[in-house]
Amino acid sequence: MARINSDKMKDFLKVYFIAGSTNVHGSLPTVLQQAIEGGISIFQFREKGNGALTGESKITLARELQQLCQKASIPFIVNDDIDLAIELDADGVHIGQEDDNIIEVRKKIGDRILGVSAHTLDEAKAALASGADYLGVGPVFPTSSKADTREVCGPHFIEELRHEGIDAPIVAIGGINVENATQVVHGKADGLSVISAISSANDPSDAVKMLNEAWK
Ligand SMILES: Nc1nc(C(F)(F)F)ncc1COP(=O)(O)OP(=O)(O)O
Ligand SMILES: [Mg+2]
Repeated sequence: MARINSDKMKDFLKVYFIAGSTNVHGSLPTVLQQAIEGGISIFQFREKGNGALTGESKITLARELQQLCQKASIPFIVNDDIDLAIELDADGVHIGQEDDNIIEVRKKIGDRILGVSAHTLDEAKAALASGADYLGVGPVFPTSSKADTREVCGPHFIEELRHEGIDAPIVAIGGINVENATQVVHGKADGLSVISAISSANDPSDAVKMLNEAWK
């Protein structure tokens, strides 16, 4: 298997759902299936925070979510937990600046998809030079889904990265919802990622359809 090409990665980033069991009131597999029916293009399993599952229950849930993604032919990405990603043969992983070393992770995962969080031009350049297939850039708006975020950079920051010659796949993250999604699209991101805009929606499928409208 070779590394994913940039255009295919950009297509996969369009509407990127990120969630773990603590982000939903009911069943995450049910919410994920609804999000898939609404048209998400990629999913990240991010099991973190108070009450997050561990051990066998985390693995069992991850397998169930991975199967839903496989049936829908969308990438299943694991956040932070490289060993879990390899155990499941996930499609890829996402790591941040405070997580494992990018070069070490690239060695461990082979040609699987590697996403890296970047908050500055230097972090973006270093991540790409170390083997990242896409960048998660943000938070573009204030967010309540992650307590320890860096300062809000605004949707224009991605455009600044483009002006600096970063044409690699970039997905915006942080406080994105159906109301502000078009700002992200106009800000030259290749995709938008959300947690609560889908996980807390009354109708997750409908929420995804509205997020997809931003790309029309
Ligand atoms: N999980 C993420 N996914 C993305 C993605 F690009 F996929 F949208 N971008 C950024 C993050 C944040 O990653 P990180 O900085 O390690 O924090 P945490 O591990 O708490 O999520
Ligand atoms: Mg992380």
